[in-house]
Amino acid sequence: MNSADQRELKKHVGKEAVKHVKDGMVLGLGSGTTIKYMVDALSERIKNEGLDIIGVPTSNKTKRYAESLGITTKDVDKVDHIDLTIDGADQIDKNFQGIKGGGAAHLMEKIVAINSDRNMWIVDESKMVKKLNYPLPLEVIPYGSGQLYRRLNRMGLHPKFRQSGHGGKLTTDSGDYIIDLGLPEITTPVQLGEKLDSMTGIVEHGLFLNIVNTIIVEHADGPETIEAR
Ligand SMILES: O=C[C@H](O)[C@H](O)[C@H](O)COP(=O)(O)O
Repeated sequence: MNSADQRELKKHVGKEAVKHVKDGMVLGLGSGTTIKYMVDALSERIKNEGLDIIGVPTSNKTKRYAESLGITTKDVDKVDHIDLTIDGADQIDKNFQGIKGGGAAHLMEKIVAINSDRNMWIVDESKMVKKLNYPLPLEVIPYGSGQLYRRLNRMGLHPKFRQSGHGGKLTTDSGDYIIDLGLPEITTPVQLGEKLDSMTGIVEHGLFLNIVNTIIVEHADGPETIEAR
């Protein structure tokens, strides 16, 4: 799929997702390019229908963008519940396990996701795969990250520090680094997730396991809604 086609699918699925938004909702707002289109469509609905929506952003970028369109936002700690979170994903396998964090936002995204009553992912069809093989992001504490990198390397996990566009290591909204694991295929995501959870210095990995409830996949001929759980 070329990038112009993918952009169109992302735009369509963003519009499709906001049909599920109801007046009065506290809505988790994911991060990434697909979510930017969703936020555009959401602001249109808010303006046209006068909906009362509070957005809980999962990155500084999403917060700035949503507010620039007049959407009210609140920090995750300032709401007592989140009805629904709509987010993108980098890949989803046949068991609806996902990888997120291609945009370095997976730590905040996971915090918002686990505090949400329901989670919806919106993706173009290229992201649905049999087995996960997208570089797996780890958000890591800068202190000791060189040692952690060497440990991951010795474990054969093909680590690579993510670089920023301006040279040097990329830092997340929380001031951490990202190490991507270039695994050829993730055959046992649950076991890998548990292993990574147990390693000191890793704040959060990008495996989102048993989290999503609904997936909207955009195909060239229209959207497909899958109830995952
Ligand atoms: O860190 C970024 C997020 O997990 C995104 O939701 C994910 O990378 C998908 O992004 P996009 O919609 O830009 O492909």
